[in-house]
Amino acid sequence: MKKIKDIEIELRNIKKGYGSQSVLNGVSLRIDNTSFISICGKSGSGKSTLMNILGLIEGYDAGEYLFNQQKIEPGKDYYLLRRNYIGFIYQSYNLIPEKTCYENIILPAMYAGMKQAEIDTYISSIVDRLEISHLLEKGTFALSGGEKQRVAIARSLILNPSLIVADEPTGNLDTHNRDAVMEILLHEHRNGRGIVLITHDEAVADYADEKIYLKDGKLSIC
Ligand SMILES: Nc1ncnc2c1ncn2[C@@H]1O[C@H](COP(=O)(O)OP(=O)(O)OP(=O)(O)O)[C@@H](O)[C@H]1O
Repeated sequence: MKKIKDIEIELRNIKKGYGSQSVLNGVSLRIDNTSFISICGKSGSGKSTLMNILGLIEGYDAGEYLFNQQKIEPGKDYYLLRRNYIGFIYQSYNLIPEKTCYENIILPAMYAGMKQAEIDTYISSIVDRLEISHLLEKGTFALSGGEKQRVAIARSLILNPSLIVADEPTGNLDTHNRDAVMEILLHEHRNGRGIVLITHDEAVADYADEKIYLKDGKLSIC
């Protein structure tokens, strides 16, 4: 396995709104690649907004974002940091149906300009771990929900992220597949990756070392 790079992310008093609506109203949080955190909160409380800020997809209006103790501003640094350190998993998998599982998994690596030989060496250890080697040449439309999510997890791992950000990763799965996905994430966590996930499911939240609740634009510990 490739070495996983250490990272530390600190949000300080982050505020974010849309138009006149305030969504995050002073969120502070520190995580690193040894963290496993779950975030819960009512629908519309701002969980995805927080994840998108944390995952360097979205900017913020006020506050500070420190990446490895360096303050970074929304904008130009985001793409490279995101690519080099963060993997994403979504409830709806976000796979491209016209492509095979293999093509979906390697997409971020292709964009990042990774050499084919390196991709092929690295992908084999990932797909073995996730038990999806037999699916590589299949189209993703033919897969079950659990298989789709394992392919999506493989895609999230292809650039060897230090942090996995997962937005309701088990939301569409039955309990058997939910538990399988959580065991995979737990395994990746034990290998040295940080995990931050949004969930409504107590059983999923229980996998985390720390449970955080978002309400009225602020975080509290559950
Ligand atoms: N791009 C956007 N433009 C305008 N409003 C937005 C945008 N993104 C989110 N919002 C609003 O911000 C609020 C928080 O949304 P967010 O998706 O972060 O909540 P959530 O807690 O993840 O909700 P859910 O559990 O339903 O997915 C909502 O009222 C939403 O309508």
